[in-house]
Amino acid sequence: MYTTEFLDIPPLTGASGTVHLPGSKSISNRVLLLAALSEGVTTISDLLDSDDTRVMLQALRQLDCGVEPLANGQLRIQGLGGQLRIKQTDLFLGNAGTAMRPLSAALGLLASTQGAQFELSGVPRMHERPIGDLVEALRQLGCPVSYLGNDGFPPLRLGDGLIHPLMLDAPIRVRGDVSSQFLTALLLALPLVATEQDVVIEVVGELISRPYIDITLKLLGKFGLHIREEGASRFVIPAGSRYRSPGEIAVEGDASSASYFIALGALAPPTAIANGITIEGVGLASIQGDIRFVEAARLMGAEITGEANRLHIRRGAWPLKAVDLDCNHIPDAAMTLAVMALYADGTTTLRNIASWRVKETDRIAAMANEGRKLGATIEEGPDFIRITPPPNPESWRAASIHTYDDHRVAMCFSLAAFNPAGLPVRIEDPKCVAKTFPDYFEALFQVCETAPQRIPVICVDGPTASGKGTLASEIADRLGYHLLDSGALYRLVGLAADKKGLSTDDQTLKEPAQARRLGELAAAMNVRFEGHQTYLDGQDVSDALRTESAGMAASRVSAIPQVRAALLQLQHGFRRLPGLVADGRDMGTVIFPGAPLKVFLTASAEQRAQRRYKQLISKGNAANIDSLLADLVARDLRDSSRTHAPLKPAEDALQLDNSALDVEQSVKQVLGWWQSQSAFPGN
Ligand SMILES: O=C(O)C1=C[C@@H](OP(=O)(O)O)[C@@H](O)[C@H](O)C1
Ligand SMILES: C=C(OP(=O)(O)O)C(=O)O
Repeated sequence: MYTTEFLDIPPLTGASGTVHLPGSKSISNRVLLLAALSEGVTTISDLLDSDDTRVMLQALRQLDCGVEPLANGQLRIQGLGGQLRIKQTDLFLGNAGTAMRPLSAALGLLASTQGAQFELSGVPRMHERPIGDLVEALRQLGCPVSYLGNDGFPPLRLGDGLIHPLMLDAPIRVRGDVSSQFLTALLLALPLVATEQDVVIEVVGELISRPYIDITLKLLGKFGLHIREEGASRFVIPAGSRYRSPGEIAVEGDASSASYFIALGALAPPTAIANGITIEGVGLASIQGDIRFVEAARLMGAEITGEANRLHIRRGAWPLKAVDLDCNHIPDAAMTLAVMALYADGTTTLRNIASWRVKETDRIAAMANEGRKLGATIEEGPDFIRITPPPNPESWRAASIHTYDDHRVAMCFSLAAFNPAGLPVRIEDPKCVAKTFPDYFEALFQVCETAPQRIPVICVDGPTASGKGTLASEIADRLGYHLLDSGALYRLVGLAADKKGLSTDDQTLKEPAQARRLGELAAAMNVRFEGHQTYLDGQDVSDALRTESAGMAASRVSAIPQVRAALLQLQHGFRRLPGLVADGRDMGTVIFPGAPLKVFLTASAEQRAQRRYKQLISKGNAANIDSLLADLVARDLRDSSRTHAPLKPAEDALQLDNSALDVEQSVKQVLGWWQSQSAFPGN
């Protein structure tokens, strides 16, 4: 997951490949609650691991349900069988509607019938998301529920520690025009008390987001509960209802998360490798209503084929076709249509989406504000949004997208990086995707491509002990970029040769076949740098690299032309989305001469000797400051006067003398330079 302050996505030119989707949020949280209410054990596969499911799991743990992660990635839940073990606790439910609403209903009923008391709260936005219609329904039943903040909104207190008989004779009336989750909550909870008699729920007025009710009913079915539907608005929970664990249950991939990749397939040109996007984990047999996003994407021009659990998407009509659609049945995925509309041949109108205003943020306002920043003309109404794309490539703007702590705003606008003007897009606070799809951007970059010269590189060079390794890794961290420690590469070849049993002694290296083998080995190395750690084939080899023998082997293999050529390729290969910080000699002069920012870091020899001294002493090594200084001065002279790859700043490098700066100050300076030359200087 990207935890950076912002993520700059370079302009993208193509996409192809396969995406494995994480589990459905709606299914995961329903299954967790049903498993917790059931008797016995439920083993769940492919559960979503995200903020929304974590708060639900934490709540179940606090209620003393058994929650046991298994070695194979499954999760085992030991249900409560409807009997509370904990009678008083406070639960924090983040911004998860699928936790807050169903838990309010289930714990409201249990607190009343078993004499308990619970307080449910969430993030500040959760305290602005309505829950009044559900509270009304619970009060009709006789459950004591009080608002601890504003009327109609969480936080809530459920129960008062005393037993209250429930009023189950009359139908329980609930409104469904603000959120379908209120009805879902009652459907999931009322079987707890439908023991002696049928319990009837009547929906008053319109029911929005109806397909989510179907998910609820289907999952209730898997737990042995068959609800009778009488017309469109009457639901009967039969007397004698009892949750029965299915034993094992698997969670489908998330159909709302699929929408970003369906859109990607519809709007991205194919790559040299393949045509189109394949999505694994969710398909045409999905029980999630958002699978109907497929129909909407087809209307806009996407070519989509599919199987039960898989989808294939290719660009069809181009530009995409503008549409006028009622989106009440796909409220979450419809946001993705708003971004597809930026690539359409006219004005798109998405209607009947009033619920957008009371979700993670006011989504109609958010999509309108951020879409306008990109150059689109957008009209918004109480329950619709109308999008006219920028009239020509020149009218697109490089925008820093504010994401309002809304995962879907962040995911949607990443697709603006395919703009015809070739502009980057900045996504602020990218970690907000943690609500439902923590690795969204990683998944996106895996299937997207762009011309290498469009992927930004920051080069950092400087004399020994100037702190360039620390600076480079900090900058990479702050920007979410890859890191290349080029100085370590020759040592890695030495180490890799050692592991494979390939000799690097001077005599053997004279044989052409051995030189070729080492070249091939260097080309195939699987290397990753992370902070001060280096990984070879996924194994941390940082300590092994610092040994004397790795250093010796490095100096021998560095003379082999095949190794040098392979490493050049390897270094270029580090230029991957979304960007690279390259540390070491030659980076700005030879390897990435076109890099947009080159930093040459210096510090006085005295300062560098001091730093090295402190470093050695802190590790318990003996050190002498005078000899360290003499060594440094001699090494500077050798490094800058050698003919091959001498130590010298690239002509267009910015020099930073960090003698009087701490790491944070140096990082700030470099990030300041980066920001001022970025496409988003005002942000
Ligand atoms: O029941 C569910 O799992 C959901 C229902 C929908 O909410 P509304 O019914 O409030 O539209 C949807 O937006 C939400 O992401 C998940
Ligand atoms: C509306 C959403 O979430 P919640 O389940 O919190 O309502 C969403 O995921 O888009």
